[in-house]
Amino acid sequence: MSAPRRAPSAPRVTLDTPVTYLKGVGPARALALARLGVQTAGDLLYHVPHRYEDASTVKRIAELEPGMDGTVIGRVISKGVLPTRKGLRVFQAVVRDASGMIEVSWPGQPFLDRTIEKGDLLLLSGTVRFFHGRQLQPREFVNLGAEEEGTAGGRVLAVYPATEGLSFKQIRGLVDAHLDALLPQVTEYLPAPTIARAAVPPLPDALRMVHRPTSIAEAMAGRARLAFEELLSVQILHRRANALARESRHGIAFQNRRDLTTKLKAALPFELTGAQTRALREIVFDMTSPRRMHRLLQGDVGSGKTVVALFAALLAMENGWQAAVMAPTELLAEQHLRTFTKLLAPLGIVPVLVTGRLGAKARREAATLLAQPAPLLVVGTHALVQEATAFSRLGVAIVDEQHRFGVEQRKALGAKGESPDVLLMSATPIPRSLALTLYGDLDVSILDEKPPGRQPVTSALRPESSRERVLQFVERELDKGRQAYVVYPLIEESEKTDLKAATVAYEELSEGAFKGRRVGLLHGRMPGDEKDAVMRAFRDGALDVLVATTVIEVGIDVPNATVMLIEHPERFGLSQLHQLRGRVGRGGEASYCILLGDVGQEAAERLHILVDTEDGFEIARADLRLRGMGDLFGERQSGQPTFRVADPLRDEELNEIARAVADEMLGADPELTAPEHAGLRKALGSRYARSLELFRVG
Ligand SMILES: Nc1ncnc2c1ncn2[C@@H]1O[C@H](COP(=O)(O)OP(=O)(O)OP(=O)(O)O)[C@@H](O)[C@H]1O
Repeated sequence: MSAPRRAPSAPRVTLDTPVTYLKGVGPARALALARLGVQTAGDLLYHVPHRYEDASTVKRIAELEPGMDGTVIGRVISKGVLPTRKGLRVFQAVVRDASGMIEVSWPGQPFLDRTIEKGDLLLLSGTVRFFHGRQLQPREFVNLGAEEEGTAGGRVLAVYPATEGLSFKQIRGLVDAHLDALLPQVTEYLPAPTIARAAVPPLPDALRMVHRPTSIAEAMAGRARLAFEELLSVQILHRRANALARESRHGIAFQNRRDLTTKLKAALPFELTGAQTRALREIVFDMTSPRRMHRLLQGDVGSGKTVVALFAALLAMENGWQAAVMAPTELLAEQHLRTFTKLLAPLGIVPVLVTGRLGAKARREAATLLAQPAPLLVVGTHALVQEATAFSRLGVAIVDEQHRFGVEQRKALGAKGESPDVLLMSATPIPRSLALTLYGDLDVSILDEKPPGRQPVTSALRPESSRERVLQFVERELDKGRQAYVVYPLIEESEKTDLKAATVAYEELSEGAFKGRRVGLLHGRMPGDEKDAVMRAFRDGALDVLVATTVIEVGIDVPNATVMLIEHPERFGLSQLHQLRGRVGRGGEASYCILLGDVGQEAAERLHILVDTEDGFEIARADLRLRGMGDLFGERQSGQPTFRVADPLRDEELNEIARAVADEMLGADPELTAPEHAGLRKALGSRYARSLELFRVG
């Protein structure tokens, strides 16, 4: 497509031209573009297609047979929304190409009726099944709009990330209209040896390749270049931020007095694992240095993070400072309080609880304690960061399940007192290389070893036909006085349907298989304190079975629970399943994780990764490979850096090269002031500095 003809007086579009000056971009579209991070014409070049459809492999509609998987292009000749007997609404269309027509069906997506019009040309990929004739259920589709037939055939179709109010087609139109004018203005800014080392094409070529590829391979080569540049920038910015932070991050230099910590070690009913000892050594090193600690402690489920946190707290306290441990829920805060109270009893230390539930009097008492300049261990929820909670001498701030807090809350706790040391903890293990890329300004400690004597959890995937036997098995465990979890997935789109599934299951189970047992129900729509009450009842043994729709509190510790029964396991991510499984096998008893349901072959293969290993790091790695980063944490994390093109795990090799290049570059030219780095310096400032804010944690 050629550039639009311009009137002689029309200003030339440059890389810096705001999108609002582009033809066809009104205020609404400009807003939509801004949501995509596109503010200038140059940004548009960096708005890269997220996938490609190879239109040269398109089949003719007449060729499609039930059971076949394929891609077709057809025009919508009729459409409508139909209800089904199950109450689900289905959007259906009939599409036609020169060879024939086929019915296309999108169950549960009636809203498509608003975006797909009669006469639109659709590119559809999916599986054909037989339902009153051939029917295609698209896995993916692209609406090519009222385009001429044939324009999409025989070439690679770039599909752009779209947003509300701006379809991929409109974006493609914009890019197409300006690409020819903009590309000649782009110059390579990376040093030639760097490009050669990464084996990627130069920038102008790469941009052409991603927007107008002639083959999928070419598109991938162009993409690799942009991913590399992104990874390199992130590495450089991290290193710079680290270097600056190290210089400026003055903290408290605690002394390793070996007073309270030694007493705790002697009083512990167990020996620390090798991994715990290593992590502690790293923490003690940080805390005794005059530099402020900024460390992430990553532990696999049940690897014993809590006790490591306690040592850090005691180190601050034996130096006369206060320590705070912040947990994401009241329940977890209470759990920590109980653990700490028990472990610290021999030392004569009584920890204090600060949560939103405290009555006015208890709050005042806590506030008085906090205001005294005496050593103190405070455990709480985000109530800890509220203004009213004034620490007189906060020495170390520990944040459990750190990804469940927003950046602001994490920062706020770290901002209490005069630069306390900060320890963040996470139970979603990710590979070290990825952790370093994601959390560049944090040091990372890893607990990859379970305490000895833990019984492995026996895991199994069982088909529907075994339901009866599985339930009998659970029954036998309950007979032994143990407890069981039964978990249902939560689908965002239809919380209602979900709720029904769990409520129905709850009624069925409490009337049927578990009649006479005490069964509790927990779902996402319950108010927080009701949820806590149910969890408490289960923890205290007042319930035998807990039926839950939504995630059971990550981190909950009920050693008497020995069965985790998961329904529709295919709807969970592997890391999530691993977390759920981690809720059992916490006592000395043999424990079981049963995945129940008929799943497809692909899902079965995925689930077998979980059945076959208990190594959370291995599972996270597999999960990342299969589902990408966005899904790893179940929900999108606030403060997670978002890579536009790169995926640090899938692009591991490029990432390694980027790391090496960044090291060498900054080693030779720490401020990037050498002439050959001028272009890079400028690009970092304009293109990537904005995202740097996202990486900062404290
Ligand atoms: N070295 C050890 N030897 C034996 N038991 C230990 C050891 N360290 C911790 N534990 C015990 O292991 C259990 C799990 O510890 P903790 O709750 O800290 O795990 P976690 O890492 O927070 O796991 P999760 O994220 O699954 O909650 C606790 O009951 C704790 O007392």
